[in-house]
Amino acid sequence: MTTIRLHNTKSRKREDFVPIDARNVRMYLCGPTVYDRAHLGNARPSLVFDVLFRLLRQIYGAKHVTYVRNFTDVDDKINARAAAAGRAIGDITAETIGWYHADLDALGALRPTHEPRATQYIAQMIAMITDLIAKNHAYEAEGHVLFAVESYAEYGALSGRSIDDMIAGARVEIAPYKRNPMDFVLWKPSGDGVPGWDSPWGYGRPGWHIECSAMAHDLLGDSFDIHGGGNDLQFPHHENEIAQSACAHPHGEFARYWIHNEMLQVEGKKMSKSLGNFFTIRDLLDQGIPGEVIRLVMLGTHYGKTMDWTEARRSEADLTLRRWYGILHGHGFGPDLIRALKADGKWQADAEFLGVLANDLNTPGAIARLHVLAKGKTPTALAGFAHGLDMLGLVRDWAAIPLLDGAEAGPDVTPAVAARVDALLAARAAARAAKDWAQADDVRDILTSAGVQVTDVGGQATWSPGPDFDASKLGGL
Ligand SMILES: Nc1ncnc2c1ncn2[C@@H]1O[C@H](COP(=O)(O)OP(=O)(O)OP(=O)(O)O)[C@@H](O)[C@H]1O
Ligand SMILES: [Zn+2]
Repeated sequence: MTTIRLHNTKSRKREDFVPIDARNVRMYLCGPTVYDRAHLGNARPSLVFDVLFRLLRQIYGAKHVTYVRNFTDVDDKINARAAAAGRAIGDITAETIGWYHADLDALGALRPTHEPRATQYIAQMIAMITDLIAKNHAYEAEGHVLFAVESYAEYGALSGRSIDDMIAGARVEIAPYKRNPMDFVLWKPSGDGVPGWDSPWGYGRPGWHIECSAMAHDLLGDSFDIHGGGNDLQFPHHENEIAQSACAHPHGEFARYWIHNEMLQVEGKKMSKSLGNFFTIRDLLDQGIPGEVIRLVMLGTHYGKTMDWTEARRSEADLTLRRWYGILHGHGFGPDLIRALKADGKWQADAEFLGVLANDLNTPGAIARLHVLAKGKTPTALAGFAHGLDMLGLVRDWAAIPLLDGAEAGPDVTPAVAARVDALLAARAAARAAKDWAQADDVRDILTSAGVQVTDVGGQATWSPGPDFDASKLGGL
């Protein structure tokens, strides 16, 4: 069985992924606050988790993976939007959820197993807050309930900061009723025209952080495997989720692996609604850019690195897809055949492709591997794509795509070149086994000078042509 390795923010290390229960692998992703169309940055965590979801399903079986992504449908930004538009809050949230589904469907993201809405879990939030007060981790003050950060010794462990550092570095809301400036709101009072629910602390509404803790607990239990989101959520949101959940359920572990994606940027700055430097997924789709092109661009950078959307990347992804479709078409694969094969579950992921992807979701490495398969004109192996990154199934009208025959773009890897690289890697492995380090270094130098990128996956070397790939430097051809 392929072992997945993940960079765990909690340990700051890449670790082997070992599920708590291989028959029920569980993960939670913080979903959108629903008051506006998702921008392209917002798509990134959902696409990264889609790849992880598909990989887990491939390895553990589709029935054995539970993926929860919530909708935050109670929030002051939603109230403000509804008030400004003179519309009902429920209309705004329902419309935005519909948009989110349509946009992410167009990008080929599978729907999660559960998509809880915060407003449907108010009872669980009230129960959790009551429990936190009873255990002296929270207190009531002036109609608010606050979490007492000093009651949890490990507060700050995820982001590696002390409470004093946080106070110095964060824009914390100073309020007279807080015992410590870092104490955060679990419940707050609601006035007229703002959504609210009856509670032991009066009519009010939950704070944002408690929503995720309560929904994750209800659907995934005291301990589950993976929790994620953009790295802008690491502090304070995830730090606060951990504090609430660890204190309410001290015998559980909450989440074992924390995965954070880096930001999609515009000219060096995070794409965000508040900076106004954003464009939506729908803007791109409306410009006629196919969802699978957007998907390929987004997966072309490892999730742990910042990235930009550029026109050059768009056109390169477009060319790549047309070339791959051209190769499949040339071998008699059509959209119906692809769909039928997928439905039968007959597509076998190429083991090397899966190995690269399992190495901390190395999507650029997996894409490079597909370039090799495409150049080798091995359509059945190329179809391994469907399991890991799944885009081919998105095509609606194949006949309308101007197909390329495979010669126009991409690194120059012929079967003979691939065989030569494989032979060099075998020679390097043999030299290492014989402790002939000089020979092993010589072979490595040849590979480096030819621009071959070698990755070791579970002791097994895999390779892909790097950006400066030059087959003529490989010798022996
Ligand atoms: N530029 C970005 N790149 C990658 N992920 C992002 C980016 N902006 C937001 N996210 C992620 O999108 C998800 C949804 O977040 P949410 O709906 O709360 O966005 P938001 O905070 O309203 O957006 P913004 O930050 O633009 O105001 C979160 O996991 C968040 O980390
Ligand atoms: Zn959350």
